Amino acid sequence: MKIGVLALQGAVAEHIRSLEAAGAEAVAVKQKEQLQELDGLVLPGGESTTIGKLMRKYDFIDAIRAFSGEGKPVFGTCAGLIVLADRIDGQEEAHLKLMDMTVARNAFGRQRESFETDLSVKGIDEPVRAVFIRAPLIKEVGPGVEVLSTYNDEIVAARQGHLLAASFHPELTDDYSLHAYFVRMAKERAAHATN
Ligand SMILES: NC(=O)CC[C@H](N)C(=O)O
Repeated sequence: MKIGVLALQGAVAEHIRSLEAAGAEAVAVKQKEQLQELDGLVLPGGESTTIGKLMRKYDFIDAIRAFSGEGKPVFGTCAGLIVLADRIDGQEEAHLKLMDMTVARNAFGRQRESFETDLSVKGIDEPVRAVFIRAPLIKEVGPGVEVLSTYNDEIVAARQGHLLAASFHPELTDDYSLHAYFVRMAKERAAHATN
C-alpha cells in the first residue's frame, strides 16, 4: 500500500516512519497531483488553521474531497481530525467537511496541554499509547460515525466508513498499531475497488 502524508505543515516525518513500520510505502504529499498514486492519505497534527489555509492555497480541498469520494481512506490526527470535521465548535467555517462530527479545539484546557496515556481502541487488541498535545475532542457524532475510543467519557477516536480520526498523536510513539489499522483499511478498500 502506498500512503501519503499531507506535508503542508505539522508532524509529517513521524507519520512516514510509523507507516513504514506498519508495512506501507509512505510519501510526503506536497502537490495535489500526487493523490492519484495513493491508496490512503494521512492528515497530520499541527495547527489546523494553518493547514486549512495552505490547503486552500494549494487547491487541496476539492482534491481531497474527490479522493475521499472514491472511497479512499483518510486518517486525520489531532489538527488533521479538526480538518476532517463537518463542524468546529465556535467557528463558522470548517475545512474539508468530510466527517459527520462536531469537534472542539484545545479541549483539554491549559493544565493538561499535553499528556500521554494508554487507550483502549475498538478493533485493536492491545492498549494504544497516545500522546495528546493541545488536543481537540469530538463533541458529537452523526449516526454513521462509530466511536472507537473514549478518554474520561469524551470521544477521542472515531471512524466513518473509510474515514478515521484521532484526537491524539499516534505517530509520536513506537506503537504502530493505529497506523497498521489504517493500512488494513487501505488494503480492504484496494481489494474491493474496481478502479
Ligand atoms: N497537536 C495538534 O495538532 C494541536 C491542534 C491545534 N491545537 C489546533 O487547533 O489546530
